[in-house]
Amino acid sequence: MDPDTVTADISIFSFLYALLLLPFLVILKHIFLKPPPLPPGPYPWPIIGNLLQMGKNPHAKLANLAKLHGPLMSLRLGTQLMVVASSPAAAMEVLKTHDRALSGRYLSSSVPVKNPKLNHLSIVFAKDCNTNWKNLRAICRMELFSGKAMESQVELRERKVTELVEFLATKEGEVVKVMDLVFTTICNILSNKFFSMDLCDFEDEGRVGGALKDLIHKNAEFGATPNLSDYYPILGGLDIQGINRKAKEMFERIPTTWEDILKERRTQRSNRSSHRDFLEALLEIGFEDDQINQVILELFSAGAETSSLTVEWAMAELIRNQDAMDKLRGELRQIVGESPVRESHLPRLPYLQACVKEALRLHPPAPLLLPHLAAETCQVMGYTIPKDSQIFVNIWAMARDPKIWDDPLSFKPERFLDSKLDFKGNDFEYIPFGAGRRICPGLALGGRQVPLILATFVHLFGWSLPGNMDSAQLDMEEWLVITLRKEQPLRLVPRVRK
Ligand code: HEM
Repeated sequence: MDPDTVTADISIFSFLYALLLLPFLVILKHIFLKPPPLPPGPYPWPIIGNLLQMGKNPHAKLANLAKLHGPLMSLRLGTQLMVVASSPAAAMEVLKTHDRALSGRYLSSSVPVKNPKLNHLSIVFAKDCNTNWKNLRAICRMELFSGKAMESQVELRERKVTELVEFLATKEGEVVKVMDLVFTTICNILSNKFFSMDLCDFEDEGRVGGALKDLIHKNAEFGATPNLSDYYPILGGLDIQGINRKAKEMFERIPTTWEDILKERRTQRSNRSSHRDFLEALLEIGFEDDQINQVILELFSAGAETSSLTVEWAMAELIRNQDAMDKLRGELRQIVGESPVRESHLPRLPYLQACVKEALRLHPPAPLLLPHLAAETCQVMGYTIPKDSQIFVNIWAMARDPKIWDDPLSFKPERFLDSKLDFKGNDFEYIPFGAGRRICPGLALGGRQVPLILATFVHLFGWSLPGNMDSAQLDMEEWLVITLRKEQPLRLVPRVRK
């Protein structure tokens, strides 16, 4: 037989053979190579999905659901898919292993993203980790949070805390709201770093500072309110709850509290003093007003509320746990003596540091971190997380998991004393500042101003609850952080300690 004919026969035969095999291969691929399923989760009802299962304390609701559905869980809220990580292993997958794919920022429709430039002006709301976001974080690190920058602000922080002490001394025996005082102090630490001046006053309701504080509180409130427009984009234009309109107003009004300073600085640029604050640094870089306003707005919003809440929770826990309060007082007496607390004392105050860590464990100001966004589809722990999913890490659930912590619901600073556990983003069972690319850039500042203020409160003042309350009424277990601030701010009576 002609060899050419034989070769042609074999080719035709192979072709037909492959054709016959093709359907089998497709079926096999379907069976063995189909993408893994979505993470398990509660049954989503038509149209509403799992909206009814969320409610007022989403972190607590999600913690309960995770007990049933596992550490990586998915829910459907209207049209939006939400994925929640609730164990250290799942948190590590999201924030470290798949950091690149899962470090986008999910933007609620209450964030005025209509400003097309926001993605390139923002740190918090940058949808992806773009070059501008990297540059902004680098500028903040260099000018505000590096070791050198932090050292250059020690005198400022201590001065602002001294002013707090002087104010408290005038309020002896009167009821004060702890959160407000700390909030003012922290706003002024920030405003002095930004503009070399105070923006707030301890009793400034109605003036610029009062307006700024009010706006920042409201801003946080909108951020924490579930927005129907997020779950049904079709409703976005209607803004049924009015959140989008009010949030937009906030975004526009907050920068008006410093617009005169900015104008004046621009006009006086040629004959300025040698003093260089953050605004000066931003002007030197050549930033436009909208960029300056956005960065400063975000730093005020992200920095003031979180730190004040932490001091407030720590004080509330210490009032409820007098043994811990006494131990802390003892440590302060021994190390600090009669003098005011200084930042240089902080490294020698392990029990104080443990109290702050324990308050952050039980009451993280961002119990679900800030919402992340899946920038691309990826596979995590054998499940598929589709692109554009909203991702939460439930650090509140992890902090209350008896598999991770002994007696997790009790305030026991001692658990941190002989432990290397830190909040710098490497120990995934304890990440109150987040971890990975989006880790809080203000960690160094938060980690210093919170213990400094707390130590000063405890060292120089005795505290009691107002006459009609006792510490049993400080039942904080189910309180949402926002609820504590809005409806039941911690009110205490200071007494100067002789
Ligand atoms: C006790 C104090 C604080 C706590 C517990 C805290 C916690 C957090 C958390 C959990 C996040 C979200 C991380 C994520 O998305 O995964 C965050 C982000 C952020 N924090 Fe803080 N924070 C504190 C203080 C501060 C301070 C003092 C500043 C600045 C003045 C600040 C500025 C920011 C900014 C700008 C972001 C957004 C980062 C980004 O999206 O890239 N925070 N913080």
